[in-house]
Amino acid sequence: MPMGKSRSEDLGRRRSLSDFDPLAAALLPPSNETTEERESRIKAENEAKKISDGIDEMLRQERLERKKARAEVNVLLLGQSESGKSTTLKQFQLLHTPSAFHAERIAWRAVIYLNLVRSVRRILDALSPEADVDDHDDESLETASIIISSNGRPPSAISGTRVPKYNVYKQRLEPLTMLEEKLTRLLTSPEEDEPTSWQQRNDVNGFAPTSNGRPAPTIMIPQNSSLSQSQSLPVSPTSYLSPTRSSGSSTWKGKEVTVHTSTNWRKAFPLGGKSKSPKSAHSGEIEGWWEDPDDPVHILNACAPAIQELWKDPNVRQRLEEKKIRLEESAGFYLNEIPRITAKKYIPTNDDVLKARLKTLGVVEHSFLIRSGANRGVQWKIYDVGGARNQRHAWAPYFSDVNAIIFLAPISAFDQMLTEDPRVNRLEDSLLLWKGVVSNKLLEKVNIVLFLNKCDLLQAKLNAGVRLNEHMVTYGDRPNDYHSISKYFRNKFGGIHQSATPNKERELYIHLTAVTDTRRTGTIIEDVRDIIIRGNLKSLKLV
Ligand SMILES: Nc1nc2c(ncn2[C@@H]2O[C@H](COP(=O)(O)OP(=O)(O)OP(=O)(O)O)[C@@H](O)[C@H]2O)c(=O)[nH]1
Ligand SMILES: [Mg+2]
Repeated sequence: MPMGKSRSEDLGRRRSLSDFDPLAAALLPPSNETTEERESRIKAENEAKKISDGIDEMLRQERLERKKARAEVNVLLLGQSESGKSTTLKQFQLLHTPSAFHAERIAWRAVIYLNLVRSVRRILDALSPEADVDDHDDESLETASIIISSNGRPPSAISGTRVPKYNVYKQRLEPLTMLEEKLTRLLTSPEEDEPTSWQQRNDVNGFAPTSNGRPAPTIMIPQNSSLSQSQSLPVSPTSYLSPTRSSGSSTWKGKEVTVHTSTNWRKAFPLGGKSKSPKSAHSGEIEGWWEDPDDPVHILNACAPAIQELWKDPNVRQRLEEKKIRLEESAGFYLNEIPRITAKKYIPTNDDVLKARLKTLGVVEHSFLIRSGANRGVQWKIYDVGGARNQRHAWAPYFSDVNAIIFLAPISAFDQMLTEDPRVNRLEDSLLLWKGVVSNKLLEKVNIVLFLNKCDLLQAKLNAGVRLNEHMVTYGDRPNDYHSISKYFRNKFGGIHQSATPNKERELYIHLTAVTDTRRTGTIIEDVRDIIIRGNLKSLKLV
């Protein structure tokens, strides 16, 4: 630009020479415009501008809402304890962040070991001669897998098969008692007396309330999802046991298998590679947990033949049947795979992780970027809640901005009682909870998807001859087969929704599920994803 000339002068000159715009010129007011003409023109222009601004604002709002719809979908997983919420979340992870899921598998070893050791102890407890006089003890109800006889007669009233080798088993499996205590301690935060959910938490006690009354959530998807198995050889969890923890506790035994904060179990079972470098020829460092003499695998491996004998002993099976204990149907069941699970270099498979049982405490947030079709990706926040009765108070603060709920009701639980309150039937509890959720005014605009879960266990139970009408008189004398019963539950839950919902327009989506089954659940999750996205757009009036 030549010196001494202003920029606007220059621009004006250039416009007049080369940027002559015939349209702009045509729109200019006539040079001989009268005052009235000018006033009426300006009035008309102002009105046109008002209309145009209105349209702009509408478009801006729409863009904003579109962006909002694209940016975030909040999904709450609800249902009673052991209904399968955390397992559903694992399936979401497996589908959307598979490498992270794989990288985490090794960390589940401690939980799986504890699940296995607890199954063994439950067998020994059931065989114990004292158990015959002590069967009403709450400990026998520690998980939902204990079947309460419908006639109210305690199972111990049935005269029992003796297990001649009981004392031999007890002696050979004695090391597992210490191991159970050790693993429980490892997986339990010092502030808790029972281990809980494996998800990462910021707070110490599970509730660090924020301004909206919610516990501060954390995202657990590991950042180091690039860790491959070969890079991530873990070391023994026991090397990480805090030396300051007390070694004596009277509360560990019989508590449900649960893990609380990342400060304990995930550190205790590091992904390896990070905490210790792989073995080098000269350093003498260990290559993996199997070389650490303190690792739990050695005790388990040594006890494996005795566990195997115990589980295969016909007298034991007979005794368990008499006591109506069906371990196969219980959470965290690994007794049919003892050699594989107790092998020194055992690495949990996807299915093992899906079967592992850890109780969730509080509410934990997980984020996924989910793409579907041409969609650029939607940020999903999935909230996994603790379903036990003393955990449900934490749900309500999440109701205000949730877009969808996946409610899980384990329909195989019709003959079981709540662990929290052995007087309450689990299915009754699920139905009441369901009614509470679908009738909630705050949730009237929320899309609801119902998973009638544990259908595989329902099928197994019916095959074993368990009758629904012995536990649910309203079923009457309808056929006791899977098809009729699943249809009955579908109608029952659907009917409650229909009569209790404050929003009669709301469509309810019901799926019969077995969320431990990856193939079936993958398809269902994709369906649910589309339903939720569609419902979300609809509620924003964008489609
Ligand atoms: N066989 C079978 N097992 C299931 C199914 N769904 C869940 N499980 C198992 O049941 C146990 C409990 O499942 P979770 O997902 O931990 O239950 P939850 O609803 O998160 O329970 P809380 O955290 O206590 O509220 C786990 O061991 C699961 O592997 C199913 O459909 N079939
Ligand atoms: Mg859970």
